[in-house]
Amino acid sequence: MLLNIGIWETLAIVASTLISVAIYGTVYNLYFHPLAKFPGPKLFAFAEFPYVFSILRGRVAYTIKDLHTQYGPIIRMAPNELVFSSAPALKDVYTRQGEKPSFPKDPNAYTTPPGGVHSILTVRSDADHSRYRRLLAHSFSEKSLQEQAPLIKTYVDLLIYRLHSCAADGPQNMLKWFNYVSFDIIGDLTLGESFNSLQESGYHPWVSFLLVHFKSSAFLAQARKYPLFAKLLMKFIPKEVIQGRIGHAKFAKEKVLSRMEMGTERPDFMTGVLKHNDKETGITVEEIIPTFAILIVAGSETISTLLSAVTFYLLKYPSAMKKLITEIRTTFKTEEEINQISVNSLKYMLAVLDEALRLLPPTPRGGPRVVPGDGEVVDGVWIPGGTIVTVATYSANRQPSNWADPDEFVPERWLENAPQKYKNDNKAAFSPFSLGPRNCIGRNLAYAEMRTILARLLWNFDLELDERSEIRPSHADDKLLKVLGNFLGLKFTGSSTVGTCVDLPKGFSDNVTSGKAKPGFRCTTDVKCKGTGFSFNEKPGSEKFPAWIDNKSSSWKCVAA
Ligand code: HEM
Repeated sequence: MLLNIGIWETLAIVASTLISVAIYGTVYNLYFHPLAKFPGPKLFAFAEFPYVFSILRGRVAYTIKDLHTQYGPIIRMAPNELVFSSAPALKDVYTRQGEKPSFPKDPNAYTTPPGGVHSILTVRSDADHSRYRRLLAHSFSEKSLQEQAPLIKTYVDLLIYRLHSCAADGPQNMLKWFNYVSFDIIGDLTLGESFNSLQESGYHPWVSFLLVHFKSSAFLAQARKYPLFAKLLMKFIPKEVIQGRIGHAKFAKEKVLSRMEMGTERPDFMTGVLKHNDKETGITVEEIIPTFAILIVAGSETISTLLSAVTFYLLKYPSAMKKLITEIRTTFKTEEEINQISVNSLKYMLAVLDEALRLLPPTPRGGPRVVPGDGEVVDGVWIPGGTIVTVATYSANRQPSNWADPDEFVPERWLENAPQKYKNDNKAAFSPFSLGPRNCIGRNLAYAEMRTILARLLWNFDLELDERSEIRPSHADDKLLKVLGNFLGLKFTGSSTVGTCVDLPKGFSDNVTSGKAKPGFRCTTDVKCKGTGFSFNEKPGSEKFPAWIDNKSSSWKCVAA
């Protein structure tokens, strides 16, 4: 009987079945789905694509914030997805509550890395995650942080030196400079070598890959939501996005393996891992590779985004800038005094950074999790098992229910003697580094880097905002800021030489002759460079002796003329 049906009848049956399924799905999602009672725009409740579209456009943080303001602290962003903005939700979703199971990461959002082995960020089970985290914790201890300080200083010195040399060239894109320094630091800490971005004033090809890689992760996460159409959707993913993802994985593997061969002499992340790894309880080489690849992504662009944000806000709020500059320039007598430990005494600086993290958190969307088992209570409401739940960082940080003047930059709210108006701010709603066992392992390192870079920047320069500057929630480029190259004569030049004299790095002496170095630069003897190393390309024969060289970094080059 079936065999007698013609092509048109078959098509009609298929079409009417599809339409019925679509109507049924729409009606079910809107009226009978277990999440039907939660508020939000109908369009978002009936299908995934409006949320997906918003994510791919990079607008999702704004959209969620606006929807929370309109509908309240819980919104339905997709048929099976809720997004929260309250402090209790943060605790419920991200921290482990006694014997209760934790909320696992949403596998669609945390895609398996290209090599097929999980990194610390994507690994599914709590037991496996603890294995990764325990081992990696050695590289992020207070002791390791202190050991890493000279290496970090090398790059901050270089950043300042480079900014001085280009300050007279007109407006600088500060996001780029912050990317250069943060990628150079993370390259050295993770792979044992710098990306040389500061020296070359440009991105290493791999860093360009990485910037594309962020997009590829977003695309893939969304394509996975439609398993039936995944292959078709992949065709819409730009070629460079796929290539970026593959390039990232390949380069990471090569570099991580060659760093492993260097052993345990360098004060970087790998030393901690190699020293403490154990066959039974540790992690395999296959697991180290994607984890170190993630460290590069997680520990670079986050910092540069925040530094860009804080610079922008300080320039938009001159009274805050003035207070911070005064704090920095009166706490320290010389630039040499500014280091990873001494910057901890800058109370207003910490308030400024936290306020920038509130207004422009580098991971604005928050991490999606799955409600375990039959269901759990989140923010006082029963949520069925299998629902995807997220606390949106950017939105939580800007809700009037959590903060007074939520969109204003008010560092004072973080001070002990905060003005009365801000005393009721709900600081428990603030979690730019997330909470619980899967929170940011690099939090202390991030604060150390951001404090040191900002203190050194504002010690050396007065800044002015370029009229083309604009800011977007994250992963933005083109935040153009002017760096005015004021040497702050009083503190940076003068008759006394700043800093202690140390030995020249081996090899450098081949390229220098005795001469007179300018004040402000440290050296064994007075020296004059006759080489054409990076810094001297611009000013051959310059008497300036870059301060960063005395840190004995292996990453600088000084080539004979
Ligand atoms: C301002 C700077 C930073 C911010 C705002 C930030 C924020 C975050 C957030 C929100 C998470 C949780 C992600 C999730 O649940 O999906 C996270 C995780 C992580 N971050 Fe950071 N991060 C920063 C800097 C760093 C640095 C400097 C490093 C290391 C060099 C780092 C390494 C990591 C790692 C490895 C994880 C995964 C931890 C785990 O799953 O156990 N982050 N970060």
